Amino acid sequence: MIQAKNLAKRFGNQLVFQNVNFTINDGDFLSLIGPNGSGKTTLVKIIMGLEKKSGGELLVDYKQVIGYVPQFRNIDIDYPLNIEQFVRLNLKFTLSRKKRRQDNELIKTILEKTGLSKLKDRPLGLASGGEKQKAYLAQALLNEPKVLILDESTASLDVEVKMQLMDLVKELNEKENLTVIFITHDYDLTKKYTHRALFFKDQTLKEVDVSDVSEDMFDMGG
Ligand SMILES: Nc1ncnc2c1ncn2[C@@H]1O[C@H](COP(=O)(O)OP(=O)(O)OP(=O)(O)O)[C@@H](O)[C@H]1O
Repeated sequence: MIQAKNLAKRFGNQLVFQNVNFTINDGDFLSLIGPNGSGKTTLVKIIMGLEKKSGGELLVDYKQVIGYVPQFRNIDIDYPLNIEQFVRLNLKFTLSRKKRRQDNELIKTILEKTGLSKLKDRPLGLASGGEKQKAYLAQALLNEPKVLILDESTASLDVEVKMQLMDLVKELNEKENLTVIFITHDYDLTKKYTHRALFFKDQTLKEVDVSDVSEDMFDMGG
């Protein structure tokens, strides 16, 4: 569970948000929406402990692992790692044989879960946009998170590929009770996949019923 009470954030004199109150329960599939610059990334950074709050309270069990899938960035064609090596980057280096065997099993399971088993030897730089995004997801799943934050991870991918990725996340949400926080500017994906929506407006955050989410909430400038 993640709970905010009167949470506020300022950068110097700039107020980003205030009076933010919410409870995110285990297994929620939640969208975080609002115009550019309204504070979505800042809020998740606070949740991940990467940014300080300016006021209020945030209750997060930091023992629960949070996985983060960043905004999609293309990777250079001569990036030196293949898909499996890239996913492995999140593992702690160990000399213990037992731990290495366990790690290999874990990698295998995660590559299977994300549909990357057959592609594991493909250089990441040559993978398609969707495959790269799956590799980011696989890397985030490596530490067996209880909460997964997708930061507009599906932007700049085509519709079919976006849906594939979201279907995968939905499966993890349903089967493993993974909590999902999806930062998005995508109306259709919000409607199709998320069960709750938190909307940034007028420097605060409000819960809206997903059935009441409208396209104008995604106007980039607000
Ligand atoms: N480290 C920082 N120092 C100063 N201002 C910052 C910093 N990080 C973010 N901001 C400002 O805080 C506001 C919120 O930014 P944030 O990135 O959280 O918005 P967002 O809702 O994620 O936007 P977008 O939809 O464009 O990704 C913006 O005005 C941004 O310029």
